[in-house]
Amino acid sequence: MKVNKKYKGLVTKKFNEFYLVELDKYETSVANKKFLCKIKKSVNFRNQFVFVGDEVIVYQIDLQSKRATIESLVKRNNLLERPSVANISNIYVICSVEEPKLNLSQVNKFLISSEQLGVEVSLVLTKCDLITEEKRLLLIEKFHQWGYQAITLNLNNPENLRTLLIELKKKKCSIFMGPSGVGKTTLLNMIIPNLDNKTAPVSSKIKRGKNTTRNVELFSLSSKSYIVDTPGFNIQTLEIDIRELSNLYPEIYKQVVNEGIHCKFRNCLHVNDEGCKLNKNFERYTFYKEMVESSKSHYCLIQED
Ligand SMILES: Nc1nc2c(ncn2[C@@H]2O[C@H](COP(=O)(O)OP(=O)(O)OP(=O)(O)O)[C@@H](O)[C@H]2O)c(=O)[nH]1
Ligand SMILES: [Zn+2]
Repeated sequence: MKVNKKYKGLVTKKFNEFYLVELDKYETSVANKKFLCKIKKSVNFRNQFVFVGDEVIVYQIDLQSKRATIESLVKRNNLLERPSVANISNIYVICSVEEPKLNLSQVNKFLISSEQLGVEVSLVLTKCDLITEEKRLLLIEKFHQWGYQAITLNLNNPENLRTLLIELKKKKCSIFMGPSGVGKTTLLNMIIPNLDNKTAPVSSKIKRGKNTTRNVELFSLSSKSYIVDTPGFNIQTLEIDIRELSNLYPEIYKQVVNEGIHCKFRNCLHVNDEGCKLNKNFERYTFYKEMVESSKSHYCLIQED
C-alpha cells in the first residue's frame, strides 16, 4: 500500500546507497516510522551528499515494505567532519581530569573548535574518582570563569550520569567529542543500551583509525532527542575568521555583547589595539591572544593529533 503524500524525515543511518529515514512523528500516524530509502534517481543535489542527521523530504512511501524515496534535502544548519553528521545541536566536550591529565590548551582548542560550529557547547570532566573533592570544586570554578558549567562525572557514582542523561534527553542532537582515552566510549556504552563499543585502557589504545569503518547512527533518547552513537574523534579543522574569534570566547562575548563595552575601533581585535576597553584579566586571554597572533597573516588552522 503506497501513501500518496510527502513527509519530512530524519536520516538516522546510512549504508551504501540506502538511508534509514525516521518520519516526523507529528506529521504521520504510521506506527513504525523508520523507512529504508534511496534517493530519487533524477534528483540533482548539486553534488551535495545526504548525511546522517540530515532532514529530507520523502515520497513514494510503501507502508508494507517500509520503503520510500528521498525527493529532496532540507537545508542543513551545520555539518561535522569525522564522523560526518549534519544538524548537531549540542557538542559535549569530554575531558578527563586524570589519565590522561587535563591539558588546558587542548581543552581550549576543543571548546573553540566546537563553538565555531555555532552549536550549544558543554564541558564534561570525567574520571573525577581520581581527584579529591577539593580539586573537583576548583576545576568547576575554573571552567565557570571560562564561561562553562562543567559537568563532573565519576563512574562509581551513577547519580551524576543520571543528571547528564536527563539533560541529553532535552537536546535535539548531541555528540561527544574529546581527546583519546578520556572515557567517551565508556559513557556512550552506559547511555545507549546494547551499543557495546570497544573500550581499552589508555596505554593499549590504538590512537587512530579505531571505529572508522563503522556506520554512524543516531540513537533516539526520547521523542525528538538523539545522540550520535560514535564519539567525534578529533578537533574539527578550523578556518576561523580572525574577527569572529572573539565571539567564540564566552568571556569576551559577555563583555562586548552583554556588558556593551566600546573599544575605540569597531573591528578591535583586543590585542594591543589603541583604545581597547576589554578587561583582559581572565585566564584564557593568553590562549585567545596566541590564536589571534597565529591567524593574523592567514586563517587559523588547528589540527590536533
Ligand atoms: N577511573 C576511571 N576510569 C574511567 C572512567 N571512565 C572511563 N574510564 C576508563 O578509561 C579508559 C578509556 O576509556 P574509553 O571510554 O575507551 O575512552 P575514549 O574517550 O572512548 O577513548 P578513544 O576511543 O581513544 O577516543 C578505559 O579503561 C575506561 O575504563 C572513570 O570515570 N573513572
Ligand atoms: Zn578591544
